[in-house]
Amino acid sequence: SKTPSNIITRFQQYLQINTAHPNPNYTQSSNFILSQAKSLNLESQTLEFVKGKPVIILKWSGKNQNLPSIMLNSHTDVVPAEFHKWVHSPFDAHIDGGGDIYARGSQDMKCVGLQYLEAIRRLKSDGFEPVRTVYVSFVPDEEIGGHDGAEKLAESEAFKKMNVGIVLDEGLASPNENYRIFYAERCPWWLVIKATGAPGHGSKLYDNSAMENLLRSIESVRRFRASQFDVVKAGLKAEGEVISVNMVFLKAGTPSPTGFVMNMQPSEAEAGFDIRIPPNADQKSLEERIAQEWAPSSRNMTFELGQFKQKGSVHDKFGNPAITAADNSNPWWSLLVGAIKKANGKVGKPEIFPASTDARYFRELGLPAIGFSPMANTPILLHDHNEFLNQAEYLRGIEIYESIIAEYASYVEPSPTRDEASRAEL
Ligand code: MET
Ligand SMILES: [Zn+2]
Ligand SMILES: [Zn+2]
Repeated sequence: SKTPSNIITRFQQYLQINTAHPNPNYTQSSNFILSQAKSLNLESQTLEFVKGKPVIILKWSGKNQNLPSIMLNSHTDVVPAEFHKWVHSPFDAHIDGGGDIYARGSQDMKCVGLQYLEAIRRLKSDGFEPVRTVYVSFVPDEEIGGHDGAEKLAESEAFKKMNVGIVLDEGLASPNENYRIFYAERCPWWLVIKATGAPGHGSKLYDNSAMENLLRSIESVRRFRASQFDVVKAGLKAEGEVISVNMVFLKAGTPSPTGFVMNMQPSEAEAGFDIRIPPNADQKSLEERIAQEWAPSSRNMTFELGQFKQKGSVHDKFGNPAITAADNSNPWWSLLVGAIKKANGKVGKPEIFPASTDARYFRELGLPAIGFSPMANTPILLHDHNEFLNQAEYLRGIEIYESIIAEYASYVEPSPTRDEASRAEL
């Protein structure tokens, strides 16, 4: 089981399990993960905070149970794929002549989940014994908000008992040779704006139709979007440092058996936007902008901020979301960078993750959480057609995690210097 071909076969097996929304096959993914745990001699626990949504926790016990543990997190679900638009079917995990493995989840993030396990397999066969306990968590539903997965785990008694001191979660592929490391992420808002207006004959020009009301809002959103995008285009800020707004659906019209009624102006129209807000942005003023400019009641508009507002977990505090220190003040940061370099990997500047991950639920507890997926020299294809990861890059990532897990699991806080100790006494 040490040869690359077995390693790649196991990766393919995991990728071939269709865990795409809206009907992820969590039974099959759980069975697969539990069988891997068994072959690795890891303790396992399956938590079902919500029926049919298994959170799997694997445990590699450390010699010192008093030290805070390490949690290596990944999500088991993937976003849907349009099968006929892929060159290789998204759940075949086909490997082409150049070693590229095509599959939904190859980058986001089944690679990471299994790389953790392969790294542990190697460390175990090398006789490595962890000082700190290492947990490997596999959570459901990240792609639909994580409410029945990581959010419930973070709130649970079971998690408290794990005494976690550091969480690793997903990052992004890097098109160049530098691995990317993320210390924070943007906060997601899923906004739906709705316009109502007088219906009327398709030929009539009049003010305040639902469509006109909605279009004026869309124009306003687009101006804001352009202003943010310009800052990125000018090279003044990174993608994760501005507010992104993208329209993701439009819903309007009076349906007919052949499509839509063409000579009626409808009385309702809706648009949906994916918005991502950097940690230091003023959430309050954005909500005011939405209420005053994008969905003003004076133009018969209403808006909803979706599941995040209702669940109250991320959005309605109006505080700045928690971030993890990305410098030497955080030993986990230095250890990670050091471990990657030790394994001959290169590291880019600390970044804000432009999308969102389950790491936010752990950061909100005050825990350090770092986003990292070891994929260098790889185009960024998450949520895209033809998502792939090269097998050599996958194997390289296992070496990187071997180095990281070895450093993390061996880390014992240095005893204070005499100076520090005396200062503590004062
Ligand atoms: C908004 S919940 C997170 C889902 C997914 N990871 C995304 O960033 O879109
Ligand atoms: Zn994703
Ligand atoms: Zn992901």
